[in-house]
Amino acid sequence: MVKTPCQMMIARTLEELRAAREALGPVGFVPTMGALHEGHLTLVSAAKAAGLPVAASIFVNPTQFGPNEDFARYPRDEKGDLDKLEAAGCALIWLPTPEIMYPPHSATTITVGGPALKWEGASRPGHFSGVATVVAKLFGQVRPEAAYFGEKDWQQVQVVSRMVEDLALPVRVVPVPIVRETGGLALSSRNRYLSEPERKAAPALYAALSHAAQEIVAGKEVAATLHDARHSLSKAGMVPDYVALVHAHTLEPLEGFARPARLIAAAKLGAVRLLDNVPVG
Ligand SMILES: Nc1ncnc2c1ncn2[C@@H]1O[C@H](COP(=O)(O)OP(=O)(O)OP(=O)(O)O)[C@@H](O)[C@H]1O
Ligand SMILES: CC(C)(CO)[C@@H](O)C(=O)[O-]
Ligand code: BAL
Repeated sequence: MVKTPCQMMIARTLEELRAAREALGPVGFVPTMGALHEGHLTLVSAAKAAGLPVAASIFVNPTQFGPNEDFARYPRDEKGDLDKLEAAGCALIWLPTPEIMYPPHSATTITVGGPALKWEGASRPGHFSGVATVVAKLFGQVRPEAAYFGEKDWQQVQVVSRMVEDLALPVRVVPVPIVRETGGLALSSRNRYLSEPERKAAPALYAALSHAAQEIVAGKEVAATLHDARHSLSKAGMVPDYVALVHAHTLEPLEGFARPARLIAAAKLGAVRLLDNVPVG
């Protein structure tokens, strides 16, 4: 195992991880796919604020990517990521290989229903099964007290929370608010694929959702509001996938405003699939 001058431990094998975990005691955990930005670092800050040493993982999980998605070209920057995690005060970094996560004899995957079925689940078949399976394995390996997930992936937080409750996993799931650029664009590793004109257009997603949330709270009809939001995304040059008012935890669509509600959306801008959501009321 490697110890950096600030004593951040880097584990690349299960044996190294086990030794590091024994040395640390209870930890807060931040699972990531790397290419880190301030959104990820806010998860580390939230975990640190809870007073436990922070473990983070970097693993670009193949099973959550569809066959035509960007697994091969997903941004990877291990050195840059380790520097950022060390500066953020992480105690342990878990860097498993695909062979560790998915040995040839492995034969178990997690099937997810409920909040996983619609929206991202419908547009990316198999995605949430891949997420749930890798997150369950990471929880089993790292055995954290608490795990921190960004609200940017709102549906993911609900899917993981449901899994933790359904399987009685001994971990607390902590959602962390979205970090945005000044114009409102939610930070995302894939934003680096946006061209300059696309970057200028991208804040229209958050603007449309924020406007729609206000209109719904003010009593405007939901269907008309969602229609208008899709229209503004199209006008900004995006191809909307879905814009929906949903129950914040079950992700079931709501025809009228009822708490707890969330407005969620995904839209393609050039080659990039943008994801965002806002609270309603
Ligand atoms: N802007 C953000 N604010 C808060 N949390 C975030 C933000 N961006 C990512 N996260 C969270 O960081 C964790 C790791 O996400 P991931 O490594 O997939 O990064 P990402 O930026 O979401 O990348 P992608 O481009 O794949 O969506 C997830 O819990 C995710 O929700
Ligand atoms: C939770 C996660 C690290 C599982 O691969 C991933 O879905 C992500 O980065 O949001
Ligand atoms: N943060 C979400 C990971 C994914 O898009 O696969």
